[in-house]
Amino acid sequence: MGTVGDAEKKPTVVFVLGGPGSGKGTQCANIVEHFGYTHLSAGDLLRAERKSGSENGTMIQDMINEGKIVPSEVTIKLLQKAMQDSGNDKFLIDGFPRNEENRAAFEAVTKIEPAFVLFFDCSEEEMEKRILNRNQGREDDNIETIRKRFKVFLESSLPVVKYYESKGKVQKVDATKSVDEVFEAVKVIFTPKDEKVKHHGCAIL
Ligand SMILES: Nc1ncnc2c1ncn2[C@@H]1O[C@H](COP(=O)(O)OP(=O)(O)O)[C@@H](O)[C@H]1O
Ligand SMILES: Nc1ccn([C@@H]2O[C@H](COP(=O)(O)OP(=O)(O)O)[C@@H](O)[C@H]2O)c(=O)n1
Ligand SMILES: [Mg+2]
Repeated sequence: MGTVGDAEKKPTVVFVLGGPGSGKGTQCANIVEHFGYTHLSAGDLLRAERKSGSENGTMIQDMINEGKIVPSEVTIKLLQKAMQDSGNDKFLIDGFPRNEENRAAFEAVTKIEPAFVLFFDCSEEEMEKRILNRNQGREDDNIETIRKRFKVFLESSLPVVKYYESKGKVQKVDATKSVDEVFEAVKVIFTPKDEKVKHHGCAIL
């Protein structure tokens, strides 16, 4: 791949994190439309793998219904395949890494460091309301499983956000606002700096 002297370029990866129902999928769809990324939702890939009748199907279903995190090996394989199949080199990886094992394994296997982490900060009360109104027929969108997912988020996923915070890589957005307001904040993060200057017409020379 690539021409002589053109070291193989690693893809750009943005991890999109936030609690269940914080609006990750919704905002990723907006980002894809405006910024040319490919959206890969780890949860969607796992649900598709389960439906495909894979040998891991039952395990995946059991984990999802308990709000537990599927072993990294399975999820990373699905992500790698989706990245290869996409033909793109810019990815929003939504809902991954969800724990330290996800994070360390992805880095070890792919050697990819995220460009940054987009973190949707939302209250539990708001997330619960949104999930209960989601109506996507998801078996894990019931109050009992939602509570388990919140617990896993606090105990296992937030430490990953903290890890990236310590590396100065987290872009936090207030996700309790409306879809449009959240996207306004997201747009600022994805718009290249020189274009921001152009739009505001206030370059400091
Ligand atoms: N900012 C928002 N305000 C109100 N509802 C929202 C907002 N963002 C998303 N939703 C709705 O909340 C539910 C969960 O959003 P989703 O994007 O699936 O979140 P996640 O992928 O983080 O679980 C969906 O029904 C979605 O339409
Ligand atoms: N990295 C991941 C992402 C999701 N999952 C599983 O998939 C479920 C649903 O994830 P999701 O990202 O679609 O859920 P939301 O945050 O969108 O509500 C999680 O509760 C986990 O059981 C996982 O095991 N590992
Ligand atoms: Mg989602």
